[in-house]
Amino acid sequence: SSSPLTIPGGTRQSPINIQWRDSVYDPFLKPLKISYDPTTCLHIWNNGYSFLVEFDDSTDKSIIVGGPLENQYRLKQFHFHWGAINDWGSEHTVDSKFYPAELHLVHWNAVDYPSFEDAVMEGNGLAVIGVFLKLGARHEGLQTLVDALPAVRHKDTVIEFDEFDPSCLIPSCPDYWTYAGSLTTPPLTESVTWIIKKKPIEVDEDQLEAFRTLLFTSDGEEERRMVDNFRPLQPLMNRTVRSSFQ
Ligand SMILES: NS(=O)(=O)c1ccc(C(=O)NCc2cccc(F)c2F)cc1
Ligand SMILES: [Zn+2]
Repeated sequence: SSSPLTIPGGTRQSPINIQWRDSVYDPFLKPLKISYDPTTCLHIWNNGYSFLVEFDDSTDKSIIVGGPLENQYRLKQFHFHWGAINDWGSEHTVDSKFYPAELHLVHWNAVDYPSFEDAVMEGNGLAVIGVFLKLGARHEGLQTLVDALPAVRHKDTVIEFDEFDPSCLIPSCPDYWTYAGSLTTPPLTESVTWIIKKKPIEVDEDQLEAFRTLLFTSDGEEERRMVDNFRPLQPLMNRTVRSSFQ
């Protein structure tokens, strides 16, 4: 489309709708292996777009390997996208269905590239695990994050956050879809291997409402609630979504 949110000449933009029946089972896809070290967790900050939990990515202590990936990727941060109400909020959709929120765990290829900033510019530079959040039971692992959110209510606020293992936010079901895509916020670089978990995690209404108490704005500015921080769906173009399951 000609909207400014599509970069000129972009052929692999994200997010996309995942049409379940059009995805192609690939028997050569491996199980995704996730090994995170909770001591690499650094802090939570509100960057004016989402809230991010950042990790020390100076070593290979927190990595993913396998799945569609050629080598291992280092965890740098995770963040969420959500809506003002539960009817929408996720970036990806499944058969045109929105979830109320979506978690992104962002990893970079430290085997081939010297820094995250370099990897962001390369076609195989990043791997992002996407996990859908659906309304249901309270998620105890998420609650430790939710309890910290009042401290990062305003843009550019940060608090120390340690000993958190984000694998508690990833469903144990191994099934995923994967496709070649991009960052969903500027610079929208086409450097992401997306790994979208088929099964959502359940969170309760209070936990989703806690996300919606965050602000896009800095302290002292007129308050604007941080909601609907998801990018519109992008054209699939000449891409196939593969599934790890039949
Ligand atoms: N929603 S998502 O998972 O697709 C996504 C993941 C990471 C980033 C990011 O790191 N942006 C900052 C950024 C961008 C380019 C270069 C950088 F060094 C950098 F920090 C943006 C979007
Ligand atoms: Zn994201």
